[in-house]
Amino acid sequence: MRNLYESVTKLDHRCYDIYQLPEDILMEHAAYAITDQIKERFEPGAKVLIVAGPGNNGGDGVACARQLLGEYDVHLFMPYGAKSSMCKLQLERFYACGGELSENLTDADIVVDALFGSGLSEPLNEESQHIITRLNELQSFKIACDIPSGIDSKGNPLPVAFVADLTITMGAMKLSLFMDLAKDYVGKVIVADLGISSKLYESESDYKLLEESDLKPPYRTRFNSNKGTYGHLALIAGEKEGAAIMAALAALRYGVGLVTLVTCEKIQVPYELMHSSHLPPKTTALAAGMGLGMEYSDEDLEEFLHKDLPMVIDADLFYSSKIQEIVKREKVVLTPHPKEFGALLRNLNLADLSVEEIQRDRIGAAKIFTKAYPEVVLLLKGANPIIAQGEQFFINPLGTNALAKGGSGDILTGLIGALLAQGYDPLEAAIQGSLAHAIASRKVDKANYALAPSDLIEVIGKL
Ligand SMILES: NC(=O)C1=CN([C@@H]2O[C@H](COP(=O)(O)OP(=O)(O)OC[C@H]3O[C@@H](n4cnc5c(N)ncnc54)[C@H](OP(=O)(O)O)[C@@H]3O)[C@@H](O)[C@H]2O)[C@@H](O)CC1
Ligand SMILES: [K+]
Repeated sequence: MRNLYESVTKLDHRCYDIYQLPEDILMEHAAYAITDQIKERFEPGAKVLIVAGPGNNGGDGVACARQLLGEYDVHLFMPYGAKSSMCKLQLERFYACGGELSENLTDADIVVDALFGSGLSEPLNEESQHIITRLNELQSFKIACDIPSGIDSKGNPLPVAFVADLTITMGAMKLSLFMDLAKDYVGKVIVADLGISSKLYESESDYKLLEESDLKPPYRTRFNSNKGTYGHLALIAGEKEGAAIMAALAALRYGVGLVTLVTCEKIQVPYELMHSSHLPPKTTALAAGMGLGMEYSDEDLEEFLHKDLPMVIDADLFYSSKIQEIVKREKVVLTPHPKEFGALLRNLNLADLSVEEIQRDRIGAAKIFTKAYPEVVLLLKGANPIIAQGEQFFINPLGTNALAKGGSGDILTGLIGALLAQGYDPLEAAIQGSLAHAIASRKVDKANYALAPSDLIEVIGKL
């Protein structure tokens, strides 16, 4: 797990004030992190186009150009000249080392985008949009300095942005790089240390980035155990019972001892699942909402939901008035996608946001809910799901586009339900369920368009 920051300005100031490391030293390290990647990936003589803006992001780019001079074929393009004092100083050094500015954008083996970083303050003008569009058309290896130019502090392209293969972000990971709308722009993201280890540079943060090493599958350690040791998950199956069946199969695969589908009508279920019209007395957790439809009256639901069990709630229940009671309980995980989250916020009279508004500020939208219901765990689905409780936010960047398919969400509900039933705390169940889901999608040995829910369930057994 790594810290994420909305802004690193405070961290930079700690460097100047406490560690006596001036901007110049930080910038030299920032630039060297880019130089280092170029040297690692390309032989001397390769052609490098560096597009540098007028501020300190541009300063990083100009310093990198100077570091490469003499060894690489360097082309430095500065459409707005140098404005910040550090950028001007770097340009003087570049000239002093014999560098010359390029008049035009040119094709190259490597493109470094150092046009705008954290100082992007307004939508890009036409000229900047034109430059970025032109850079995106080049068939080069593309490196973004700190943040792909055009991505704002909430992770939105304004309205276009540089599409990087690699983003080298300075000092620490930024939240904006892991928002859904930034996912198609950042490429691989690595952090550059700025002359000091991340342990000293970083301070505590409420925002965390999940990593593959955070996954802890529910491996069994007790030898003297029976199915009851591993919990009993009940899933409420509704109109579209296939959704609950997929969730149930995923839950069974992820370690829960017993799984029961609770249904109004007798339905055909796979032989490994149990089936009942009532909530089994020894249920240790509940999953409800997926495929529920209109089959149940509020009284029916009351019978299933009245017990104070740990529960994971999905899909149709976000539109039901029942949710107003559920969010007042403890040990609840909600897993809406953005459209359902909009409905949930409206249902709870918290906000009236469109899907676009939620996606443009996912953290802000999640905060509206977590401030009102700080005990409930929210998993806001998306390209990079956000898991939030109270003031803590976790982002899972590991999912792939293979998961964009009907049934994926039901499997996630099943995984979280399985962990709740096995006694995981709701926040840990949501984090671990989301990690297992995302990592499994990477391990399915199929083209990314071909993943079926059954593939995912299969791989979940091999994490
Ligand atoms: N602090 C440190 O210690 C370290 C900082 N580092 C680096 O500094 C970067 C931040 O630098 P920064 O604050 O100078 O901002 P930056 O992104 O260069 O942009 C500002 C310039 O762009 C302009 N501009 C803005 N929007 C615009 C628009 N839409 N269209 C056109 N112009 C626009 C804006 O103009 P102005 O608003 O002033 O008129 C100003 O001239 C950070 O991302 C990292 O790379 C590293 O070296 C590590 C150490
Ligand atoms: K940039």
